[in-house]
Amino acid sequence: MIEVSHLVKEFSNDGKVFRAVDDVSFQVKKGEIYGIIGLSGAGKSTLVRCLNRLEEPTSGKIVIDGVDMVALSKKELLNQRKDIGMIFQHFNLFLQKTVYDNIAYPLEIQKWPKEKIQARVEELLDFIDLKDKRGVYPSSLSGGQKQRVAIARALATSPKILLSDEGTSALDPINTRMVVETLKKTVKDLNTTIIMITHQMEVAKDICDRIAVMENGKIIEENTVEELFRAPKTKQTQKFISSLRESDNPDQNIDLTKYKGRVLRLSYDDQTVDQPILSRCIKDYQVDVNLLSGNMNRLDVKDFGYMIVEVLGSDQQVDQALAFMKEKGVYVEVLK
Ligand SMILES: Nc1ncnc2c1ncn2[C@@H]1O[C@H](COP(=O)(O)OP(=O)(O)OP(=O)(O)O)[C@@H](O)[C@H]1O
Repeated sequence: MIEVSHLVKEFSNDGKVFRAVDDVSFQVKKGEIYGIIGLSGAGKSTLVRCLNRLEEPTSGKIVIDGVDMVALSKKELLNQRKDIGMIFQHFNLFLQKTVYDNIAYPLEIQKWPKEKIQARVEELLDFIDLKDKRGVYPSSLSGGQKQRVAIARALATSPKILLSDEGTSALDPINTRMVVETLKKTVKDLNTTIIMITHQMEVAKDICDRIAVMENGKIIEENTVEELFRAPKTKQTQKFISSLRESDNPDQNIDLTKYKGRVLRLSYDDQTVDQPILSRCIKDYQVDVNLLSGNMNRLDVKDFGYMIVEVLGSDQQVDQALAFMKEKGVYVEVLK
């Protein structure tokens, strides 16, 4: 339902042209949660802001439910924008308006009658579970509560798409969880499509169906969340994901010089997770295996995880064990 093809966004500064989004194409299905990750400056925000034309694309196509967004006049765009809600890292609530008035605002702009606005705001307060906060000002809310109000405001006009630019990044883990649950409910109950930028690996793993990795304005890799984390294809993604892993799992900073054997990082998915692959290696190739670190992730539909192991034996035995693991579908990285 969202089709982006050959999207380019250039900025001109002092006569120099800078390409922030460079020939990007992707598609997102209805009800899907599509994540965008990448280093700072990769072009993620610019790409997302082009989708609702907060940034005017330089060239390329954005088609949402058959509507060519780039071809819309300013007036048509205003009408179309009610189909695309957006939330931001720092919430962007009106601080002088109450929770109620913040949520009512987009409906007032759309000139809804007062009674209809009231009914809709009450419905949304119920949806974000903040009915008792209707009369308070944002300053007395927690970060998570502020973001849930921002979500309610973004959902007021029943958009088909919700864009989130680091919507959980400024929150502590408990508030992050509550906002993630609200986003999940948005997809489940309202069948909204979500495109979200995040640098939080736990959030991406928990909520996204597919993820695109951006670098220098391009999507360099795109995959389902479990495949991307299990077996990243490009060097840049491997590096990026392992930097995220390290910040999430400090126990992974293993001192490789301490180990005599070959140190491997084994990533497995729900096809390989239940197989006795390591014990077969020990039995068939007479290697010893030390478990150094590990982590298991459980998604709604799939399990995947990794183990860091030291494998001891002759070069030939270790090579054979390694080949066997690969043959069985385990993704093997040799760390040492
Ligand atoms: N209005 C602008 N004028 C000139 N350059 C811009 C403008 N907006 C963004 N850029 C540049 O475009 C590049 C991509 O910026 P963008 O904010 O999209 O990256 P990002 O991946 O979202 O980064 P971050 O994670 O830090 O927000 C950056 O080099 C940025 O400096």
